[in-house]
Amino acid sequence: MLEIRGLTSLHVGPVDLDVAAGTCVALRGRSGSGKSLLLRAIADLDPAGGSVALEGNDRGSMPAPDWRRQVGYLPAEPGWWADGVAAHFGDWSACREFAERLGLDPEAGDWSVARLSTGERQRLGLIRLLENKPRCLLLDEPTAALDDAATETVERLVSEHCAAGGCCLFVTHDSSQFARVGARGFRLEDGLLVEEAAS
Ligand SMILES: Nc1ncnc2c1ncn2[C@@H]1O[C@H](COP(=O)(O)OP(=O)(O)OP(=O)(O)O)[C@@H](O)[C@H]1O
Repeated sequence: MLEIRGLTSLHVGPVDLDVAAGTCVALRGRSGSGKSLLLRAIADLDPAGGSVALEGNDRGSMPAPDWRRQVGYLPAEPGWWADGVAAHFGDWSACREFAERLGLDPEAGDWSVARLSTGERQRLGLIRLLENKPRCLLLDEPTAALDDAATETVERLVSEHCAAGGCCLFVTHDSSQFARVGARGFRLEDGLLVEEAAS
């Protein structure tokens, strides 16, 4: 589904990786090993060499916003550009169900961004990503600020996404989560992927 060939970017690569439809790949590595840079290179957010294709469509063959909608990147600290929460969503009312599942107040759309806790920002960032219905999720420590219940829901949302034919790259520092979420697991070492034992 996602085919990465000879991907090179700042401090990363060359990386070759196939992520099959329905599969979540877990990724870990020491702080500063390049995990975020790898996800950003796949998402076409930084200049990169090599090729990345989704379902046979090379990213060079489509406008960058289309690629980024289909290959959706969730940074460890999602960015905000407006004062109100709802302004960051196409249709907040359509996101209320996700909000409730993730333990957020469904009225959070009416809130200001300034009042959000770190965990609220993280969950709202994920909902914002899912609203675009990406085929591939690139999640950078998506549960680092979450409690156990919200973490479990995030993991369930990822498995539902994969069961529906999508795929995911999931960065985590948590060893048990690494084993839980990934059908395959890799360690990033000096910018290169090293496959670890399957969970
Ligand atoms: N724009 C940049 N210019 C120069 N170096 C950078 C730039 N962005 C990141 N780096 C460096 O690249 C290295 C990898 O960064 P990256 O954010 O990918 O690490 P990471 O593996 O995600 O770490 P962590 O687990 O701490 O989030 C770091 O040493 C970082 O300082």
